[in-house]
Parts: sequence; structure tokens; C-alpha cells
Amino acid sequence: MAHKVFIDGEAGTTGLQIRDRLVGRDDIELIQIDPARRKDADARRDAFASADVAILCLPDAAAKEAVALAEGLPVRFIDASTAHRVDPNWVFGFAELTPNAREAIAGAKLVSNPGCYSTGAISLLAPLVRLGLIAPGEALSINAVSGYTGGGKELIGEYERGEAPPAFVYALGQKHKHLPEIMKYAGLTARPVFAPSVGNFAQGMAVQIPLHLEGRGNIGDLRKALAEHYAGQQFVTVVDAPARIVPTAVNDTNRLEISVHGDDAIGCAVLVAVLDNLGKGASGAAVQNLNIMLGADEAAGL
Ligand SMILES: NC(=O)C1=CN([C@@H]2O[C@H](COP(=O)(O)OP(=O)(O)OC[C@H]3O[C@@H](n4cnc5c(N)ncnc54)[C@H](OP(=O)(O)O)[C@@H]3O)[C@@H](O)[C@H]2O)C=CC1
Ligand SMILES: CC(=O)N[C@@H](CCC(=O)OP(=O)(O)O)C(=O)O
Repeated sequence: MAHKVFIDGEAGTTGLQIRDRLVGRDDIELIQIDPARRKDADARRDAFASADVAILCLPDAAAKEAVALAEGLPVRFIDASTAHRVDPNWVFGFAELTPNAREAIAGAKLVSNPGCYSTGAISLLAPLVRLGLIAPGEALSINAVSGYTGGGKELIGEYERGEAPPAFVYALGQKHKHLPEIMKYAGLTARPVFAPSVGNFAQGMAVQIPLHLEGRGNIGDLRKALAEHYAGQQFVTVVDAPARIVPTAVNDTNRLEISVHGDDAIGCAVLVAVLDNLGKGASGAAVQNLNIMLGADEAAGL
């Protein structure tokens, strides 16, 4: 029998992309509500009551409200918003992060989907912190560039109407919503300095972490540590360092590509992760988590 899945926020940027990845699958039946009632609490509660899994593609407040509406129902949740990512009652849905992550996701009722920048930053930091190549209290910085779909419907509208600048740097006040989850799942005790930016392209993302090599070996050691951590993973791979980092390089896939750059003699390195903010950074990861929760082929629809 097909699993019943309800995408709450189906008409939004993330919701639409999840829907595209699920339509046509014969193991999944999508539950839909009348678009005119998409914010109606009764209609949404009925949908939660019929669903095996609900995927929340909503602003944080609406995601919290959705969980409250479904109180007492057996429905399982995948939340694409930031609302529950550091909540200890929720399993962080990053399958490649630890050896037992898949088992935890498979058995969970509540799964939070990592943020897009967080996916890139955590993928680079967590294995190296665990191996002691980066100290938890180290002063780190994270630089990133995202396509404008990361800003949801509002920012997309600005770009599509030609009202937005070719690129901008933002959130330099150091309160970006991804910092708590980056710290928690990378295992950091010191808050990194984060400088994200947006460019005039729809999808794609590059996350960069500059490091001094002193005390942690050479570029090859860092690359080897990351390659060993992600050995055998289908969606997260360590690749040879390209001369140019192209944020759109893995668009429309669920892949995340890691590369390690720098120079041993100079003593400086840059760790880089490239992903599609709407792929492994959102909708692709949500579908991967759904597949794991349902016991389906992890790559189905991806
Ligand atoms: N875009 C991205 O790259 C990523 C986004 N996310 C997260 O996913 C979530 C959705 O983001 P995104 O798709 O970009 O946002 P969008 O603004 O594109 O879409 C949000 C959708 O939710 C609907 N909605 C808003 N409030 C309610 C409500 N109370 N009940 C039901 N539906 C509601 C909106 O409807 P309406 O338009 O009518 O208001 C809209 O269709 C956010 O939490 C975001 O942080 C996560 C990772 C990456
Ligand atoms: C370009 C842009 O605005 N990006 C968003 C992050 C993308 C997103 O929606 O983040 P979540 O994964 O946490 O939902 C931001 O910086 O707030």
C-alpha cells in the first residue's frame, strides 16, 4: 500500500520542489488540500490525520503551529524550517553525518531537515572536529554564496522583477538563524563568524571555511580525513579541487561536493562545499529523509 504524504506549504519554493520529486512514485500517495484552504487549521488537521508523514515547508511559526495542530495524531513529521533543528526531541536529518544517523532517522517520528548553509558548513566541520583537526573552541569563519531562491518567494520576486542587486552580502550582525544548528552539529563551542551572500542566480551554493594549517597537518591530511568520513556515500563526495568554485555545479541534484584548497608551504587552506540550496540544502534532503523513514530506496526520486 502506498504511503500517504502531505506537503504543508506545497505551493512554496521548497514545497513545490519536494512535490516534483514525489509525483509519479507509485509507493507514495500525495494528500492535498484545496489551495484556498491551505492556511485553514481544520483542513490542515484533517490532512495530518490522514497522512503517514507530513513535510512542513512553512515559515517557522507556521511549522510550530502545524505540530501543535497534529497533537495526538500518529503522523510523522519532516520539518524543512528552522523551527526544530536544535530541539532535542527532533532527530537532525543529515544521513551522512554520523554512522548511526540513518538508523535514527528511520525510527524517528520527528525529523528536522538541516538548513542549506548549515548542510555545507556542518559537512566540512563535523568530521574534522570529531578527529581533533579543528578544536571546538577555535575561532572560525564561514563565508558563503547562495542563489536567490534561498530567500523564498519574497527574494525570488525581487530578482524576477529586476529589483534586486547583482549580489549582496547580508546577516553580518552575526544573528543568522543557521548558527545554532551549525554549532550544535559541528560540535563547536565557539560561535563562528558567518558572512553569507546572495548572487543573481536562482539555485546553487558554495560554503567556504578558511583555515590556517598549523597544528593540523597538511592539505592532504584534511582531504583524507573528509574522504574517509564520506567514503561510500552516494550524495556527499570529496572531489579534486577545481580552480574555480561554481556554486551552480551540482544544481538539480541531491549532491554535495567537498574540496580542499590551499598551499602547504604557505600554510593556509580553504574547505569548500558546493550544493544546491534547494537540493541537498532543502528539498532533496527532505526526500532522502522521507525515503529513509519509509524504508524505501534512499535515492528514490533524487
Ligand atoms: N528556499 C530555501 O532554499 C530553503 C528554505 N527552507 C525552509 O523551508 C521553509 C519554506 O521556505 P520556502 O519554501 O523558501 O518559502 P516560501 O515563502 O517560498 O513558501 C512558504 C509557503 O508556506 C505557505 N504558508 C505560509 N504560512 C502558512 C500557514 N500558516 N499555513 C499554511 N501555509 C503557509 C506560503 O503560502 P503564501 O505564499 O500564500 O503565504 C508559501 O506557499 C522555510 O522555513 C524555509 O526557511 C529550508 C531550506 C532551504
Ligand atoms: C538566501 C537566503 O536568504 N537564505 C536564507 C537561508 C535559506 C533558508 O531558507 O534557510 P533554512 O534552510 O533555514 O530554511 C537566509 O539566509 O535566511
